[in-house]
Amino acid sequence: MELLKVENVTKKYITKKALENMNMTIEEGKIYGLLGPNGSGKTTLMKMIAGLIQPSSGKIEIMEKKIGKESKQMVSYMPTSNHLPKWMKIEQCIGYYDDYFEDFDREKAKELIDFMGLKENLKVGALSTGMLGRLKLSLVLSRNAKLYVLDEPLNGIDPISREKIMQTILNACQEENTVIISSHLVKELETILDEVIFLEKGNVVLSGNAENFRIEKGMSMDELYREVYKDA
Ligand SMILES: Nc1ncnc2c1ncn2[C@@H]1O[C@H](COP(=O)(O)OP(=O)(O)OP(=O)(O)O)[C@@H](O)[C@H]1O
Repeated sequence: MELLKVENVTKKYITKKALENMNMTIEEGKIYGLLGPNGSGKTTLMKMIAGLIQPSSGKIEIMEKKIGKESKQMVSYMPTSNHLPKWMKIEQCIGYYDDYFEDFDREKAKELIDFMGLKENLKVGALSTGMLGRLKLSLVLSRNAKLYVLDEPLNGIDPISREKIMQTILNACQEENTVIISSHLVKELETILDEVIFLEKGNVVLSGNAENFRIEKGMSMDELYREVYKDA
């Protein structure tokens, strides 16, 4: 079933066009890789899906609803930046999310935080980049959301933690949930992606089922990425 529809979306910043007449659809129950080089428009698209910025033209719908109050309740978004106050302890971050989001599962958050090797009495300001990434992801995946939108969740994370993160993302994606992950780290993500969407200069240059690409083109997603962007 179709979950998300992007129709003729253009986003102009004052000095730059970040997306140009983009069209795409996302189906329920799959893990999507939103892939592309720096500046291809991944973050811009994700922020629009989360309802943080507006398209200059075109429309985005989630479950046939325009981006707004209802769609925001369906989307759990993890930004690349740190949105958690540095003075808070992890246990306070759990409370903060619990207060803020009706669909937040406190027990799930505690389990995930423990699984990620974090202690609840640690302060956000004392966490390394990798630890902070693991905390942000644990909180975002503890919402019972329809769509998880994760902007570069593997950035700054060591290889062992990456595996844990991918396992957690995989567990989060059940039949009724969908995950969109942006990344340059295609090799690491390869095993969990059902679908791939390649962006270039604000538009989709190639998209489809990862397994079909492997069979039809005889390439891994990492090789396909290199092929798509060889002239970029
Ligand atoms: N607030 C802004 N003001 C002006 N231009 C912007 C702004 N945000 C993004 N851009 C521009 O829009 C284009 C798309 O940026 P975006 O951050 O969406 O790309 P990205 O694919 O996420 O890149 P990266 O992989 O480096 O994070 C880039 O050319 C960028 O410079």
